[in-house]
Amino acid sequence: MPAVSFQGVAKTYRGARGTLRALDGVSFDIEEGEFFGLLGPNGAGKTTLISILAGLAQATEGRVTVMGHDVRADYTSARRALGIVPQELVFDPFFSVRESLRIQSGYFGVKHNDAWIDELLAGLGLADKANANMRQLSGGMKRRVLVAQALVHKPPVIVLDEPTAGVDVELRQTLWHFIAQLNRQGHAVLLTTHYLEEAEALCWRIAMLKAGKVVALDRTAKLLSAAQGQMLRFKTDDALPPTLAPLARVTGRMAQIPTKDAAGVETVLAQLRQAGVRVEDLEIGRADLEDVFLSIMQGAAGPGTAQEVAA
Ligand SMILES: Nc1ncnc2c1ncn2[C@@H]1O[C@H](COP(=O)(O)OP(=O)(O)OP(=O)(O)O)[C@@H](O)[C@H]1O
Repeated sequence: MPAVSFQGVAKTYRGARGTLRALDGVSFDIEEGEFFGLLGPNGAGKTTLISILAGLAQATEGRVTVMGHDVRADYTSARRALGIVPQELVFDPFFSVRESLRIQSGYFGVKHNDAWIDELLAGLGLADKANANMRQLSGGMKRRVLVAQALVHKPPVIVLDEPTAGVDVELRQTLWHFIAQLNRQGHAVLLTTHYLEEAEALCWRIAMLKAGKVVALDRTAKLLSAAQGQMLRFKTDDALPPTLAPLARVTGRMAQIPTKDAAGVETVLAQLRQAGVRVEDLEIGRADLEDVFLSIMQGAAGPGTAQEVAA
């Protein structure tokens, strides 16, 4: 039985200016104990899919199950199998950290779980804040409490919706260390993130959404192996020649150009030289998940096919 199953999920929003198909026939399973990444640009439909999973929104078509429980027909059992860490910082200012975790446990009908609450507090670096009032905590500490709240009932499936947006390095490390430990103990994890290096480091499999459709779904290693090329990175103040400009990813002075192999690297360098482009801090590196992601999102040939410079 998969931990989570999305079967032909579609969602249409109807508004004053017509209808928007935010999800269009999304189907995939997350296996028990799997660490799964859901990636996609802004507006791809990730939050909509997670809202449907959480029972906060209804699919227009299709079916979603959590540990075999239909999220609509069997909402309570499905919700109980999920630990959802929300994006926003929502908290009750009147309680201490420990109280808020006890109250949250009560919502799930869980009693006598103080040992687990202590484990959560220790694992998330909150042990010395157990009796602090929620409103006294910094934003990062509140976020840790939200993670703990999502896990009070030891759910088999943990959903993290952009958990590290605006979070400092220390909290990221604490969070990933703890989540990885839970994953080793058998909890499935569904992660959405815009930090592709996190997805590359943590996820076994990755689905990429674009405009409501799954455009890639594979083992992370397999997706990465599709990006066999070399990536040329350099800084320049000059405009790139028309032969290279459409292939380049430019961020300020930094340009990155994918190439197929060493001969491709030489071709690019020759074209830069010919065009009189002055290059600084040149590096040649392996293509990474970001390159795979961008080439898929730009609609390059097939999933995982990096754009190449003609040699
Ligand atoms: N309640 C709503 N009513 C109408 N349209 C909506 C609603 N919620 C989302 N949308 C639209 O559905 C599409 C998918 O949005 P969604 O928030 O799921 O994307 P996302 O992948 O989570 O994006 P982000 O990375 O920015 O969080 C977008 O075009 C969005 O504008």
